[in-house]
Amino acid sequence: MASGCRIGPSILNSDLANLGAECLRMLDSGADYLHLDAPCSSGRSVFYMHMMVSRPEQWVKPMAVAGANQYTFHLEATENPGALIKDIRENGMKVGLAIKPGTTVEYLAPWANQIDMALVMTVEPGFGGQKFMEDMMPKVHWLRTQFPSLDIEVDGGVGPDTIHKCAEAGANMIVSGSAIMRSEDPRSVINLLRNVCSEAAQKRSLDR
Ligand SMILES: O=C(CO)[C@@H](O)[C@H](O)COP(=O)(O)O
Ligand SMILES: [Fe+2]
Repeated sequence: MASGCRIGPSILNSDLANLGAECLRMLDSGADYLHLDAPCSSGRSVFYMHMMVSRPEQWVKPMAVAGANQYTFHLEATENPGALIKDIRENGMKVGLAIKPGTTVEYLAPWANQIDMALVMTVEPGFGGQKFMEDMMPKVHWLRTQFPSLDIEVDGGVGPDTIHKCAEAGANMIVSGSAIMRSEDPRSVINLLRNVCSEAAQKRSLDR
C-alpha cells in the first residue's frame, strides 16, 4: 500500500496576508502536510508544492531553496517530463506528477515508477471552491489497481461530502481547501477525511 492516508489542506483560499499563521493553524489542527498552490511563499514545515505554471522547469531551484519537500508539476506543461523529474530529484525534492481533468491516465502511466506521487485533478486547476468532478474517479481507481504502492492524490472540491468517492477509488493523499479552511472546526474535518480514507485503505488490503 501507499504510505498511509494523509490530509493536506490547500491554503489557496486562506488568509494569504497571514500565511504563516494559517499554516500553523492547519498543522495544529492535525494536517499531515500543507498543499501550496504556486505561486506561494514557503517556509519550514512539510510543504508540497502544486505548480500550476506553464514552465515548471524554471521554478525547481527556487522552490528547493525555499524549502519545499515535494514539487508537483503538470504533465501537460512540459515537453520533457523525464528531465524535469531528474532535476527535481537532484534538487533534493520528492516528485509529484499531476494531470488535468482532460488528460487521460494512460499519459501518466509511463512515468508512474519514477515519481513519488500522482495527482489526479478533480477540478480544472486554477482556484478553490469548485465542484468536485466525480467522473475523475475511474482514473484514480485505474492507477490504484496498476500501481498499488503509489501515492495518489486528489485535489479539487474534496471534503466531507466527496471523500468517500475518493477513498473508495484508492486515493490516499487528500487535498482539501475550502472544506477545511472555511470550517470552524478544521480538526474534525481533517480527522473525518483521514478516517474515511484509512478505512477504505484497510478494506482494500484485506480484500487483496
Ligand atoms: O489546485 C487547486 C485548485 O486548482 C486546489 O488545491 C484548490 O485550492 C483546492 O481547493 P478546494 O477545491 O478544496 O476548495
Ligand atoms: Fe492544488
